[in-house]
Amino acid sequence: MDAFAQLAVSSVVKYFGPARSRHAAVDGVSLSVEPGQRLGVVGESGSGKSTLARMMVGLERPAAGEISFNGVAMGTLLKMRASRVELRREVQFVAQDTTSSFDPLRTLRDSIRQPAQHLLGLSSRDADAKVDETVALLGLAPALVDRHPAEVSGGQRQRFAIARALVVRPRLLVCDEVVSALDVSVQGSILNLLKRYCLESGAALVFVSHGLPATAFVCSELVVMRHGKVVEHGDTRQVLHEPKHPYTASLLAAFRGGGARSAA
Ligand SMILES: Nc1ncnc2c1ncn2[C@@H]1O[C@H](COP(=O)(O)OP(=O)(O)OP(=O)(O)O)[C@@H](O)[C@H]1O
Repeated sequence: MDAFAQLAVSSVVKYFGPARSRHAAVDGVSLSVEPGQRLGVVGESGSGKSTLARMMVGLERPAAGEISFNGVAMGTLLKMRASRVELRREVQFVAQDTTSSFDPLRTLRDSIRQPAQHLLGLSSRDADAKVDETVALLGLAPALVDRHPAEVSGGQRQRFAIARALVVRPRLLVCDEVVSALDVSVQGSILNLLKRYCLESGAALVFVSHGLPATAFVCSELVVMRHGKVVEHGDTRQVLHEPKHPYTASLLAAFRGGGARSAA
C-alpha cells in the first residue's frame, strides 16, 4: 500500500438505533483529507463528529457511502492483515477516553512500545528508544512512562495517548476531543505540539472538538456539523470571519468573548 495521499469520505451515512426508529448520526457527509491538511470538525454535542471520526479510521462502518484510503475502500483494506497493519501505521486515532484506552495492568511503556514493535517491526530495544524519544517530544518526565495508567494524572495520560499514536509517526492523525477535559495550560501545550508535529512532518490532522477556539488555533480548515450533516466547510479564517451558515454564526457568537484565535 502506498503512503498516505488521500482519505476520501463520500456521501457517508451512519444510523444508530432499531430499524423502525433509527436515526442518522452521520447523514451524507463528503470531504477529503490530504497530506499536510489540518482539518477541524466542530459542532454541538451529538452532531455526529465522533461517529464520523471513528468511520474515518475504520472503527465504525458506514451504512451507505464510502471511505477510501488512497483510492482503496476502507472495507477492503481492513480485510487483509497486511493492509490493516499498513493502514494503522499511516493513520492513528486518539480518543477522548484515555482511562479505558490503556490496559490498566500494563505500564504505559508497554502500551506505547506495542505499536512501535507491531506496526514498525522494531526490536524491543529500538522500540524502547522510540518510546523515550516520543515521550520527550510530548514534554513528559521520562520516569512517568514506567508507571501504570492509573498512576499518572488525566492530563499526563492524555499526552501518553498521543505519544502512543505518534510513536509510529503517522501520516494522518485523527484526534477526538483530546483536550476538552484538560485544564487550559495543558490544552495549550498539546495544541502546540499537534500543530508542530504536522507542520514539521507534513502529516495531516483531523481534529474533532466542540471547542471552537482550540480547533481554530490548530486547524487551517474547518467543517461545521449539525444533526449529522456538514453545514459549513471552509478555510478557518473564512469560517471565523465570514460564516455562511446561521448555525456557524450562532456557534461563533457562543464563543465570542472566549477569544477565538485565528489559525496561523
Ligand atoms: N454507539 C452508539 N449507539 C447508539 N447511538 C449512538 C452511538 N454513538 C453515537 N450515537 C448517537 O449518534 C449521535 C451522534 O453522536 P456522536 O458521538 O457522533 O456526536 P458528537 O458530535 O461526537 O457528540 P459529542 O461532542 O457529545 O461527543 C448522537 O445522537 C449519539 O447519541
